Amino acid sequence: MLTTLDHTIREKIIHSLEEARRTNQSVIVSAVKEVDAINPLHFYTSGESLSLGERFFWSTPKENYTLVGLGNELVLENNNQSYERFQKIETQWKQITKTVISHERLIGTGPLLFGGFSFDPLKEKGPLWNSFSEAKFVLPTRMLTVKDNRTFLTINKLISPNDQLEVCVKHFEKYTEQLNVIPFHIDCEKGNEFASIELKTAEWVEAVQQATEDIRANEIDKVVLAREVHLEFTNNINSYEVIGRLQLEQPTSFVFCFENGLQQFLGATPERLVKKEENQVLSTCLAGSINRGSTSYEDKYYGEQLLSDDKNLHEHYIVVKMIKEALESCCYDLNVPANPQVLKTKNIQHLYTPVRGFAKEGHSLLSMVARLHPTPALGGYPKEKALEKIRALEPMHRGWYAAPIGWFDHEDNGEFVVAIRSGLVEKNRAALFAGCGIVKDSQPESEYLETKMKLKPMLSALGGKEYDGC
Ligand SMILES: C=C(O[C@@H]1C=C(C(=O)O)C=C[C@H]1O)C(=O)O
Repeated sequence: MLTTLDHTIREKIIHSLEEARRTNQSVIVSAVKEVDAINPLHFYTSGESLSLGERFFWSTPKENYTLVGLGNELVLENNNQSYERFQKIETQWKQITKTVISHERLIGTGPLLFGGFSFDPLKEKGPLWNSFSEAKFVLPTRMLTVKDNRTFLTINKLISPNDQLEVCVKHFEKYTEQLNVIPFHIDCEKGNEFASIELKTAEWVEAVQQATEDIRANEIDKVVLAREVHLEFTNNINSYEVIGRLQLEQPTSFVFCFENGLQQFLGATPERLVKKEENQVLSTCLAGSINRGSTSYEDKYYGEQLLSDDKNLHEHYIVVKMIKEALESCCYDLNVPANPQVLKTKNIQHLYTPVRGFAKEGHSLLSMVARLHPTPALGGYPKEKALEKIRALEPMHRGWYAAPIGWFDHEDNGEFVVAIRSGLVEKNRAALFAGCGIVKDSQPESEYLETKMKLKPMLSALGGKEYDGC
């Protein structure tokens, strides 16, 4: 059962405790209130004392919408393989939010789950991703939502049949009082030099060569191959500084961070997988890349080149075709523009096609995530064959890289992005990932340069300045 803060919280807790005891099932009580503006990064950092290891950060392009979670009030996770991992999260969440007394509230406030999935549960795990489950979602104890210049605080509590009324009341009092976030200066300019770097280049180039041969032999149409770069910095990496820089430097991307104990998985991705608000659905096809120009003339020229380049258009159309097919069965009035546009991020330009539609009855956001992931922008085409190729050829474990990350609520609103332009950080170490679509005309050298370009946003955010090395 879910409640919001328009009756006194004590009354709601009494009611929820009765409900929990009657049904012998835990109940979520969620209090939402509008508060004075707070810098979301300050809120994130203020969680260091009580919620270190259990924080998340999410902001949409141009910071239109920001969510910051502190503390794990509830964790839903599983290591199921393939589709079951999506379904299981949804089933558990539905079970716990079965009885809902919901009042008018803004989407993105109140009880919601934030988390993600692994790219491929069938690939054997490496040590880097050991503590990441195949699916992990958290209900935050405290959450800040900033939307349309309004700021809301949500406090969640999972009330069990044996809980004591006064303890529950104190939970809400404590976290409301602790809202006094102390503003501080975040030095987004501060540098952090890296002391060592491991590139893993040769194996990757070989894998690309092999993949092109397989494509030319008609085994498969497209496969996306990624590589990883390992860096060791002189100082520990502060996730809030990296988030701050990503927001400054990548205003047209989604900035995300999922803290999992000592590790933070974070990045700035331009790629939305799927968004659902009530029954409106929006997905985006993003594939085909070129660099930014150094003058506006050159930049425009590159953009135009991209729009007429056969190799990139082919790569892109494979993605559009698959997303269209995947959404056709669960959406009506699907709108797929005939031609792509150019989407510019700070370092790269991409071919981009938005796909819009309306969810048919009974098709949930997570069912669409399961259906779409991985699109040929990150896997390849046909899907299963591409996954097999990636397992066989790619010299790394993707973990949560290139997989869906995002949030959803009890009314099935939410948004998932594809976790690219990302890295896994722990103390003074970072592993960064970048890949590109391989088709029959791919050249290993230019694909390698493309991955270099895709590593730039994270490298720059980690080091506070642009590196050219990787
Ligand atoms: C695989 C990545 O990016 C994907 C591949 C692209 C391409 O091959 O052109 C473009 C955007 C993304 O869909 C990455 O950034 O690591």
